[in-house]
Amino acid sequence: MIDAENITAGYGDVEILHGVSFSLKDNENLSIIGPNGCGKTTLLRALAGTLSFSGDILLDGKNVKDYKKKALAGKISMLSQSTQVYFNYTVYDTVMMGRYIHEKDGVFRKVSARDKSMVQKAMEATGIEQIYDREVNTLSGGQLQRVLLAKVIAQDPDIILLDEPTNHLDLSYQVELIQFLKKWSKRKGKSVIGVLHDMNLAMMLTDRVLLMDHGKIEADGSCRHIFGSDLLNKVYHMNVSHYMVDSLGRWQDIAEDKRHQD
Ligand SMILES: Nc1ncnc2c1ncn2[C@@H]1O[C@H](COP(=O)(O)OP(=O)(O)OP(=O)(O)O)[C@@H](O)[C@H]1O
Repeated sequence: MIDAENITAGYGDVEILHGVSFSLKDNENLSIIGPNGCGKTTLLRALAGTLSFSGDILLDGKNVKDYKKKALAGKISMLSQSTQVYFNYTVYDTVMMGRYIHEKDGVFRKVSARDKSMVQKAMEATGIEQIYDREVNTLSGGQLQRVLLAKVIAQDPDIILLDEPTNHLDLSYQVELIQFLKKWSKRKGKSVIGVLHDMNLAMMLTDRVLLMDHGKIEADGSCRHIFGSDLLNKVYHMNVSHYMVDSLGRWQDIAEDKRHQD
């Protein structure tokens, strides 16, 4: 369970998040949407403990600032937008790195049967078992995203933070990925918080959405409520609902962008 209370964070002297608060129950998923630069990634970084902030973030009742690094990594893990890697391990070894946080006494513990099984399952789930021996810096952007996702899944955290996980992924795999994560979280009783620009994918992941704007939460509620209101138009400065696909997959009439009308 997450309880985030009055989170303020930024870079240097520039404040990006201005007092963000929200809660997430166990087994609940959350989509975060909002315009470029509104602070979605910054919020994920604060949650993951990689960016300092003021305010409180409680994970299962304990402040993230009081977790040891490894213990926090067992609770929450982030799959970032970046598909750059600064090392050249094989796919298998990269996914295995997700298991290192479960070591007790240091880096060179023997790999257990459970580690191997978790890595194998994560590679199968993400469809990368055929390329297990490839070096990661020879992979395409989409393949690399799958490998990094497999690493996070092998890590088996309680909460996965996905920062636009669909970058570099083709359409069928985007849908497959979100459906996989939804099943994964339900089956394992875990949570996924996904920053998703595509509102259809946001709806596919969960019914609850956090709409951010200018470092604040503009709305926190059901997709039906938020997508059916004028809030999106206000935040994105355009007639968003006219660009959305309806439940039968038909495109709505495309209306003039309000910015061009003005
Ligand atoms: N490392 C950094 N140093 C300085 N400023 C940063 C840094 N990372 C992000 N910012 C700035 O913080 C603001 C919020 O960025 P953030 O990445 O959180 O937005 P976002 O909502 O995730 O955007 P996007 O949808 O484009 O990914 C932006 O103005 C960005 O330029």
